[in-house]
Amino acid sequence: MPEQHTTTPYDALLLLSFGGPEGPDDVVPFLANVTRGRGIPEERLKEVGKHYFLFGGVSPINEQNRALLEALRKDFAEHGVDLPVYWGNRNWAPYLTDTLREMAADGRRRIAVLATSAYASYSGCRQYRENLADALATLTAEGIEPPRVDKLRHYFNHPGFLRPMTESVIASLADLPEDVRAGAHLAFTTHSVPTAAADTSGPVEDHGDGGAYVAQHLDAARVIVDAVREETGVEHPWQLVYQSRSGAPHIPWLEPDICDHLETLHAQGVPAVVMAPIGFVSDHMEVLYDLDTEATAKAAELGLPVRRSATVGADPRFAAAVRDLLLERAAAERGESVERCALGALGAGHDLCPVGCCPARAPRPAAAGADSPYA
Ligand SMILES: CC1=C(CCC(=O)O)c2cc3nc(cc4[nH]c(cc5[nH]c(cc1n2)c(C)c5CCC(=O)O)c(CCC(=O)O)c4C)C(CCC(=O)O)=C3C
Ligand SMILES: [Fe+2]
Repeated sequence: MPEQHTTTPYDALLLLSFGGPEGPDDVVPFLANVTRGRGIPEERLKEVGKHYFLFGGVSPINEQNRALLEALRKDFAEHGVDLPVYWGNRNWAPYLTDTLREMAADGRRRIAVLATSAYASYSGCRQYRENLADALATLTAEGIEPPRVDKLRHYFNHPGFLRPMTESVIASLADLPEDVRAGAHLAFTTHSVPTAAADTSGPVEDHGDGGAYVAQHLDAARVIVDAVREETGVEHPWQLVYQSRSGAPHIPWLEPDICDHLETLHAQGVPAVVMAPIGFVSDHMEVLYDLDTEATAKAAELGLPVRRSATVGADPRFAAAVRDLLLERAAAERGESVERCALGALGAGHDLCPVGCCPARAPRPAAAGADSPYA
């Protein structure tokens, strides 16, 4: 008999992601979606899109999500989890609203949502909750009874997220020339955000000093550093640094940028660097362009050996972690006591975002939180 796991009360899992262009003609409409409501002229969008055009107008993110969907379905099938898995995006097809409409038509009434962002932040958490609220409002306006949506907790400290990244950091170190390996620095990178957004990330009690966003990344980095030391016997100096800054130059964003950091390390005589993009679930354009293209060119110019470690992508251990989070939440919703799997010092985060968590600059309805207008 295969193991059987009840997912009650859930009747579906929704993979909720950012979306990306899949050809040159998609780039400007995709960027218009991303920057919707801000009236950015087409000329500027073409400029912003130049990273995408360098790669034939194709972002890797959709292919990564298709691979993750396949890994999730395989994992569920192998572990007696009988739950359909759907996919919807904020900025490109398959659009979230279309997917939720399809799910409602399929009779799905109670949906667990996995967002492809592991950490707290407006962009990575509340904005997805706003997208869910917008989609539910559209369904309601169409006379469709909106399903209930529950967002699974942040997984930055889940072993199924951290273990594959730890192994890829060790593999990147091993790939460096032997004479520079022991002295290599680890540069953990994540998406920069405005410092104002970082400071208000997470629950209100975590606000200030980079908020939950920075605290969660530091916690994840420490787990990886400790495991690398245990497994290689070498204490590698490390720092959390940032990448992919956008926005107006007078608005402060989290710093230092990875390229400036590489210059600083080189000036200090550091012999090599492993760049570990812990802020990203898969190889987004930010990883391919900002790290593999721009930062790698900067390192070559400096004569500094660098390696970029892998993201988790569709690693089966990550798929298993999603199953764990799903079954954990289902049990919690049934009122059962649950054991919550988490590494690091912060422990498992909340199921339901409290009021004031990762606030928007202009308040808008957000689903799947204590301030949700939906059930
Ligand atoms: C924290 C964070 C994540 C991680 C959490 C998560 O994964 O959700 C993330 C993910 C992503 N960001 C992405 C792309 C973009 N982000 C932009 C703009 C912005 N991101 C921001 C933050 C984040 N972003 C912010 C504060 C802005 C400026 C304001 C705004 O515009 O909201 C812009 C506009 C142009 C520009 O300003 O450069 C683009 C095109 C893609 C797709 C990549 C691909 O195609 O592979 C992904 C996964
Ligand atoms: Fe972004």
